Amino acid sequence: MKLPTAFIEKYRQLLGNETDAFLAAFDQPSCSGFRTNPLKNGQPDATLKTASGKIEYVENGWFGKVDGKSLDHVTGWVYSQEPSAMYVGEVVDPQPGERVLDLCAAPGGKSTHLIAKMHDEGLLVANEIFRKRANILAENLERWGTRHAVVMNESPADLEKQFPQFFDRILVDAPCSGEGMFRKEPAGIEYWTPDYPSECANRQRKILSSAMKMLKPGGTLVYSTCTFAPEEDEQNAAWLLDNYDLTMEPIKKYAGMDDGRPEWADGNPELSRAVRLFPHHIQGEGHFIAKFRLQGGSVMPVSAKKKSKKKGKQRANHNSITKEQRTLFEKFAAQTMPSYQANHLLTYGDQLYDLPKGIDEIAQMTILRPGLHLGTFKKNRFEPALAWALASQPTDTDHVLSITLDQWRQYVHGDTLQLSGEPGWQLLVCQGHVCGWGKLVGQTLKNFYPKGLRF
Ligand SMILES: C[S@@+](CC[C@H](N)C(=O)[O-])C[C@H]1O[C@@H](n2cnc3c(N)ncnc32)[C@H](O)[C@@H]1O
Repeated sequence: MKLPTAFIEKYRQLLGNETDAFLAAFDQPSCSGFRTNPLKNGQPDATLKTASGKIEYVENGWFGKVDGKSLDHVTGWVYSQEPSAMYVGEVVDPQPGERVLDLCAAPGGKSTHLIAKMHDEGLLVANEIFRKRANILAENLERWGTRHAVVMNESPADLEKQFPQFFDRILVDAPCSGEGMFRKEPAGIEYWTPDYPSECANRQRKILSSAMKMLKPGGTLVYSTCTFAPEEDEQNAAWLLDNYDLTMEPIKKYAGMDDGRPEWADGNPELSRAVRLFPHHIQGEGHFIAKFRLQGGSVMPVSAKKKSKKKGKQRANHNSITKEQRTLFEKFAAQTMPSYQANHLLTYGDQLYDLPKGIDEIAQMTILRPGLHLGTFKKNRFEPALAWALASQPTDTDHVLSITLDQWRQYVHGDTLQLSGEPGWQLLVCQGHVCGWGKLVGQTLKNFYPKGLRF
């Protein structure tokens, strides 16, 4: 791989006699991995069969590739993620019931990991500043099958006003110079200049200052990058320690993981508590992870704040569910999903969502996914959403139709299937994987797989 001369010289200065091994790693193939989804009701056997080994430091992590058109992927039983990036979720270590913020979340590798570790209990706010990327994040979380994740599309500066001292844990997986991604996406090298890491570091500090305003005293902040640049890594960790009442938490280091390098910043020995994953020491693309705890005792829980309306930015309008809508929904739920316990039903236009607990005042935020998307109100009827199917287990209803893998392929292609069963709405299950909704009329299963997702 052709790396910039200034890049090579910089790392020669920093790494000394390790430099040749470090540079040689850029000529090795990039490393792939995936995580299995503990929120689903089984193991993705077909994908697991192709795995080349277990990742020691990630509970559900494996080396190997995911087929993007496979049943396992399309129904959210696996998430493709580069192995060193998976250690971030393990370090955040969120617990069921906590309030967790993933501030720079798209496309959702860490968010899917965090909500799985939370057993889908509590509240995950997954935020992404760019709308297109936020849409992909919402899609990935829907496939993963979660009820307790909210997807937002805000800048960190706007979000901080909304959630003062609100979160138990915050992850800032920052936009960075991406030196650890050069192998996978060599086009990234084009952006690199000797000044680029410092420019990124400035932007990261702004994001971190917003994050700090949203962290509860006693809460933890994890800061991670996929770059090797000390300006963005140890030097930003040192900046956090200098400017906030933070201490660094030790991080368990598995074989092949390195300590942070205090001498690459201000020499503060605490910085060695951070972890570096270098591609010449571990099978992965490369990451830097540091974990901090905000000092201070416990505080009264704070509720999310109402924000004054902003000029010039269109905010989605949510409403309480009307009496007629509630009747339609309850009729559907009683017939098809009787065990479903809604938390806080609200509508965006004709779309029905179930908002998780802990985030009641959302009127002025740009929310793409206010919790679980339950369905759409049509004229005098309710149509359930794919997201609801993907967040359900086959045991949640008696209205289950089993389909074969061939029938599943026809289903995701948008075809009508010939099947027999009870008339009405049916949850479709293929090899144990809940894969969507269909409506049986006579022996014809009407296909409700969303048109935009068909393939
Ligand atoms: C390293 S990526 C996040 C990857 C993600 N956590 C995952 O695991 O899939 C950083 C994200 O930060 C977003 N970003 C870019 N500029 C930003 C800014 N000024 N403030 C907040 N986020 C920003 C990018 O769009 C990108 O999605």
